[in-house]
Amino acid sequence: MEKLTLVKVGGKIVEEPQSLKQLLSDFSKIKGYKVLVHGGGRSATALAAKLGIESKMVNGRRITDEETLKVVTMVYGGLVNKQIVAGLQAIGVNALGLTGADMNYMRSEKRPVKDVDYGFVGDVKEVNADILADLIGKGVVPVLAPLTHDKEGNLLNTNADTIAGEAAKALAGHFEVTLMYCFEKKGVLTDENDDESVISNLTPELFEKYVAEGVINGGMIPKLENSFEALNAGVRAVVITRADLIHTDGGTKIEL
Ligand SMILES: Nc1ncnc2c1ncn2[C@@H]1O[C@H](COP(=O)(O)OP(=O)(O)O)[C@@H](O)[C@H]1O
Ligand SMILES: CC(=O)N[C@@H](CCC(=O)OP(=O)(O)O)C(=O)O
Repeated sequence: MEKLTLVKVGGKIVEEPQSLKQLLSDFSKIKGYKVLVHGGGRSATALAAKLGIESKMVNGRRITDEETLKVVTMVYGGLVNKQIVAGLQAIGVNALGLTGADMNYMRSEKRPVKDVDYGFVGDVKEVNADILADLIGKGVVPVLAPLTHDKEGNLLNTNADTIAGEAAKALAGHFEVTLMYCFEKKGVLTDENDDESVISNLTPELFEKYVAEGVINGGMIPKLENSFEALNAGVRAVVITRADLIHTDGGTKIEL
């Protein structure tokens, strides 16, 4: 099987033009097949605020009402995705921006209301890996936005870490996949404020321990749950690292 690297970029990196430009340049230098997944939660929160729409997050997920869905569609499917595609084209990468609706590559269902009503948030149900693999085989580099659809005409907001995990799992049937979660910290840390406290190897047992101690919390929990799930589903390697370190062996290596 051929190698494929799937990079997810989120957090502050997407919001800051200089760090995004650097990431795109580093990404372009990855050898072999590649896919980029982007977030943009902070940009969506900023635009929503300008429009007088308050952002509410529960368990790292955005409560997405009708107006918020319009904002995230504009920001993720429009501004952020197209800026990244244009940035990659400028450095010779044949990028193609996609939401889950494009070529119906990722279908989801609106999350059922239990304790929390997340609104227009999608749980992924089906990934069309053949469509992605076909594009990738033709030399196209998919740039995946955190939007899916229900195939009944509705777009749904889906966390970018989940898009990355689901796409990686689906592509594991076609490629030897490495999943890299990039953000602004050096990896999973034992002290969130100390970039030198990187946990170099993280197993499910250590994860449970650190969650119980409060060392790992917030948005890092779903990121790691997605990581273990991806490894269990045949993804070859998962790394959580700082965006400027993707060509080093730094960061946190996730293990089973
Ligand atoms: N042990 C930890 N090490 C690093 N970050 C952690 C840790 N525990 C919680 N976090 C938080 O998780 C955040 C990353 O999750 P999230 O914001 O969902 O991802 P992203 O920045 O990729 O969108 C970090 O910015 C940090 O605040
Ligand atoms: C349902 C849900 O929470 N969707 C996320 C999608 C964007 C995202 O994940 O962006 P980052 O990777 O930059 O955090 C949101 O709207 O914030």
